[in-house]
Amino acid sequence: MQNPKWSGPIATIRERCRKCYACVRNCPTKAIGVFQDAAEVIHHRCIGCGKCLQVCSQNAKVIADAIKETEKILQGKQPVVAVLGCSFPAFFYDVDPAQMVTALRRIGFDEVLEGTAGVEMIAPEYRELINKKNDFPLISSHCPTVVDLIERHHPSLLKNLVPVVSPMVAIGRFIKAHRGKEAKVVYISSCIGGKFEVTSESVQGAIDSVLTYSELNRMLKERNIDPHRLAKTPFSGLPTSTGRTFSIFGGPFNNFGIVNNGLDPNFVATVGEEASLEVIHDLAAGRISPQYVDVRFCNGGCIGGPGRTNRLTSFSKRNLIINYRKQSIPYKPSPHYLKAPEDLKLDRTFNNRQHQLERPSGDAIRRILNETEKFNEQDELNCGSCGYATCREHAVAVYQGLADTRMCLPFSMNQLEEDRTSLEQKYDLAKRALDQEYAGTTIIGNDTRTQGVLHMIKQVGPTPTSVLIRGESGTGKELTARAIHEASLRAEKPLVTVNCTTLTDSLLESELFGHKKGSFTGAVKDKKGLFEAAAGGTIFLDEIGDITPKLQAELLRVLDSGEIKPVGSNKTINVDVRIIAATNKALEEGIAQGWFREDLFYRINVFTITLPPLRSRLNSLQQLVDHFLNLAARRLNKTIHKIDDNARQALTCYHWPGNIRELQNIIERAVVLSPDQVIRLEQLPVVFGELLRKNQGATSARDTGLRQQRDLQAGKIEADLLIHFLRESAGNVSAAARLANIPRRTFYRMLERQKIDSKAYRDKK
Ligand SMILES: Nc1ncnc2c1ncn2[C@@H]1O[C@H](COP(=O)(O)OP(=O)(O)OP(=O)(O)O)[C@@H](O)[C@H]1O
Repeated sequence: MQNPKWSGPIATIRERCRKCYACVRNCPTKAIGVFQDAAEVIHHRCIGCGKCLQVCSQNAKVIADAIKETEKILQGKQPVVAVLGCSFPAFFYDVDPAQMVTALRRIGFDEVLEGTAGVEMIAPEYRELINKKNDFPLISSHCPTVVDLIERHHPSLLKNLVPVVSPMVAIGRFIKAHRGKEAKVVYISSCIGGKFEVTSESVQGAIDSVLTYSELNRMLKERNIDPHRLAKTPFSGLPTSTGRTFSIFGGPFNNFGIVNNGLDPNFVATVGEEASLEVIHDLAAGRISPQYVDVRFCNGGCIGGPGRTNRLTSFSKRNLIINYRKQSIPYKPSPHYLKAPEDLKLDRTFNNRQHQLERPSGDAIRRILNETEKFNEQDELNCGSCGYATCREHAVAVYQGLADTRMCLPFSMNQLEEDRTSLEQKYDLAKRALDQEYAGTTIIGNDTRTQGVLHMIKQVGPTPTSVLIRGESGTGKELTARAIHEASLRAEKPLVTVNCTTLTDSLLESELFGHKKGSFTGAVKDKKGLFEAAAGGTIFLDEIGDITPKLQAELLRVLDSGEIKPVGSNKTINVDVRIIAATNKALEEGIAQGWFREDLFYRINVFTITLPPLRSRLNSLQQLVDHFLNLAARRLNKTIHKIDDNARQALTCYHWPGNIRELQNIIERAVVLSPDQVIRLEQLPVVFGELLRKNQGATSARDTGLRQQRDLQAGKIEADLLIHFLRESAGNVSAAARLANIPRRTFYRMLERQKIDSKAYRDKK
């Protein structure tokens, strides 16, 4: 087991906590704090109801193990007495009680008593106090969780608690009164509240260790003791009767002599968390004032304790207890229990253990709500995902150090989204920077159109004029923007690139112009915009055709005034920035259709450079191929000497629609795939091989005689068929040969003859 952190009987294994906050949500006294990302029990608020143990799917909450301490007691010289709690027949129902006695004796206990005897000891005290008719309601104190609830959270009801010990403490005191203080008592039940109870000063010393039924089972297992196979041994205490039904609903009334058909408001009995909390709240508020209230926190009474071993329903457990009542159980009381002790005291006191946490002021709550992006009532979703019923309760818990702002799911999701967007932006910038580092700003191309572009860059570069770069995707718009910046007098200052398509309208506005803290959801601090970051340099607005009319108006204002206004601020800031914009959209159509402002268009369209698509500069293809080959080799740290003639020729057979990045990517892929220092046809996508073959076929048909033409066509048909079979068998040569109905070796030979690489067809079926 990983490190449980013990501060009380329930501990947390921090490593297992997955931050679902089920324990925070379900803890009736909000005794769970989230510290450094793990939900832990705050002992001084905990009432030991065990709810957190039940709801934690990761078993991150564990009960303090009493096995070690019990083993230590058993190894000592003193006699050790085991007491089986009143609910045991509902948990060990398939074992004869007398066999359980033998099993416990095998473990090393000297005597085994029934906890029921404790009930019968306290019953007369309860009867007397209840019949006294006090002028305030009496609240039962036999459930340790209820005592803790009152001591830690409702101290105004301390005086109402019946000042009598629980059956567990009563029998502990009884045993010690008869056997001497040195005797040790181990109490076994499904109640983990008992583990808390024994540490309380006013009952200390009665019980030396509290085991749960699960722990007892583990001890039996470790010793290979199977109670079913054992002989029967009688209990050593005094025979019991009425106390046997104490653990179920109605049991205490029966024992305390209260007869109530449910209609007498003077006597109230409840079991279960919800009813217990309700009745305590009503009593604390003075809404009800019965004569006696019997409260037990667990569902169904003591048979519903969290330290249980089986999953029977409360009803079937109730039945088992009722049947046990009538069962004849063997007793052979030890002689020391037959004499009445003189000093058996069953009274106890209660203490105020409330730790008042400071309540935050309204301002402090608002501040915390703002931190989690709640600026008005609509923002307070009260979704409960943090474990608190309302956002305000969560804010109070944050103030009191019990909770963390990150527990708010909508806030955390927003933060993540913001971080993702900002990381994407950073990644984009870093990638572009990397690309620049490798690509430089060299614009390659000896064709007339590229030369024309270079000439324009040279002319406009050194001027302050705004430039609009137009062209299809991947035709070098950004490259051109960099070249203009480098040819300008601002080359030493930053060039800031903004991809207008990746950001939402409001984010783009704040990215460009910055924002003030609190100006919108997520603006947790002041932020400088990209315009300020580009001060003295150039800002490149890529895909300007994608910005909304609102931002177009803002941009126009900046271009006209040279001033920016951060979102949420009423002050303007002067910026000296040159604007270069790019688009692959027909902005004129945008003006006609109303999605692009005409005035902005004319403001940015002072000087336009239109980039030709690759198909219009095929004269520069080989030059670009060499350039990209060098870049890729450098980037991938590979030595590539050349691209062979077949591959080079195949590249010219493609129609290259427009995007230069397509060529660049194909070359980079080939460099990755190349096993040696040469790029061959096999390293190009399959289509290039086919194009080359078609092209060569056409050329051959023109240049050769009939016989050669026939051979060429036959070869082409053979190649097409081989490719067909390879495709059908996803590149698996044996399967392709089978499909073609020829031997595998022959298929291989044909592939070799046709220079076809079977690997290229893998998974391309
Ligand atoms: N003439 C050229 N010489 C060298 N490299 C070029 C040339 N044109 C484009 N490239 C390269 O092609 C790739 C795409 O260019 P760039 O990113 O500038 O195009 P773009 O038009 O801005 O693309 P998009 O429309 O997708 O934003 C880059 O790696 C760039 O270096």
